[in-house]
Amino acid sequence: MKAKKFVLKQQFVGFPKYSDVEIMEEELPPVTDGEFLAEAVFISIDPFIRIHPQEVGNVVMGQQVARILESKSEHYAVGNYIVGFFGWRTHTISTPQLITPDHRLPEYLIKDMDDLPLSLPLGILGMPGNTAYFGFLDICKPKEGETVVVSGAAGTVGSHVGQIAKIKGCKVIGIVGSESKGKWITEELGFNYYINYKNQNLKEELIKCAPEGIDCYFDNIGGDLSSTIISTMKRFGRISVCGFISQYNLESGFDKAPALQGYFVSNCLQMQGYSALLFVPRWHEGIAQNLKWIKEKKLKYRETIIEGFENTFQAFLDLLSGKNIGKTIVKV
Ligand SMILES: NC(=O)C1=CN([C@@H]2O[C@H](COP(=O)(O)OP(=O)(O)OC[C@H]3O[C@@H](n4cnc5c(N)ncnc54)[C@H](OP(=O)(O)O)[C@@H]3O)[C@@H](O)[C@H]2O)C=CC1
Ligand SMILES: CCCCC/C=C/C=O
Repeated sequence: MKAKKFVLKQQFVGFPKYSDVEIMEEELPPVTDGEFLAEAVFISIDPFIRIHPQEVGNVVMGQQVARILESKSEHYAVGNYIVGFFGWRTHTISTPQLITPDHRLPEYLIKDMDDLPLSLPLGILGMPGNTAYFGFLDICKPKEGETVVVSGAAGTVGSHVGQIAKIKGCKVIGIVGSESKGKWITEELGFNYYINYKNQNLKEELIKCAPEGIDCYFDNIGGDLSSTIISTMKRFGRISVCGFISQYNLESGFDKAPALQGYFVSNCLQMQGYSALLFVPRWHEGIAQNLKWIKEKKLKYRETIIEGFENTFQAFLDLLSGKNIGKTIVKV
């Protein structure tokens, strides 16, 4: 069996380039006792791939949904589907990870999907879904009637957080980079307002949409946009720092604190960052709740599906350019 894989040729510096990666072929050895061979069906494209440490020469990291083609493991049968942290590769020989170490994302067989798409365990029913569920509820602790701002609001995590905020009875303002994204989150997902940060004055619009001030800010974006939002927060506001994608392609690094200490002191704000890995012990609780909301039609999702393994890197570039709506997936 020959596998194709994207190998990191050099570290990403600035906006990633085609010359940073190379597609290679690898002849896989026979499957031995305890192992299985899996074929990628969907590959997940995520912003963390840009900033998480990776070694040159390794397969580019990432999750996939794969089908078991051959198995010498009692835990995994041929035809089963698995969520695996196998990277950008078409075929993988692996061993079951029944206990996932805390430094990587869980690997598990997919069950109870009914007629839902098998790509969802990479999005709303997987890592991004749990990032939204735990990162918003545990850190922002939203209360009914409060005002919530979500940046990156038409992305995988942001579109999900806004809908949870609506389920919890909050007023929700989504920050987006296009009119079509804004229409989607307000007309279809039920956000109360959208602000297009590319062609509107963010501060003025925030004051119009939320003259009462903001209680919770779910931050996917960072940078100046977040500084403006934080400066309009109310006393005892809570900020969940999920990501800072606006800074990921900077060549200068990202270790400066914004000069917002005055707002933190005068408004007694709380800000907490986290990684989805923090919630690995509660992983299936998050998936079960998100699945329940989907079945109750309280939670909607959208996917940007790119066909063909060879287009995986282009899908990554498109995500970093904000061309995606909802979850970006490569259909192998
Ligand atoms: N802490 C954790 O464990 C996790 C963190 N994350 C982080 O959450 C964030 C969202 O992830 P996810 O939803 O999967 O990503 P998506 O790619 O689905 O969405 C990201 C959105 O960010 C917006 N965006 C991109 N660049 C910029 C920019 N320069 N300025 C403002 N907006 C921008 C894009 O929309 P637009 O057109 O509106 O600009 C895009 O829709 C990322 O920062 C990611 O790293 C994700 C998963 C886990
Ligand atoms: C390597 C696993 C990363 C898990 C989630 C972190 C996402 C940050 O954007």
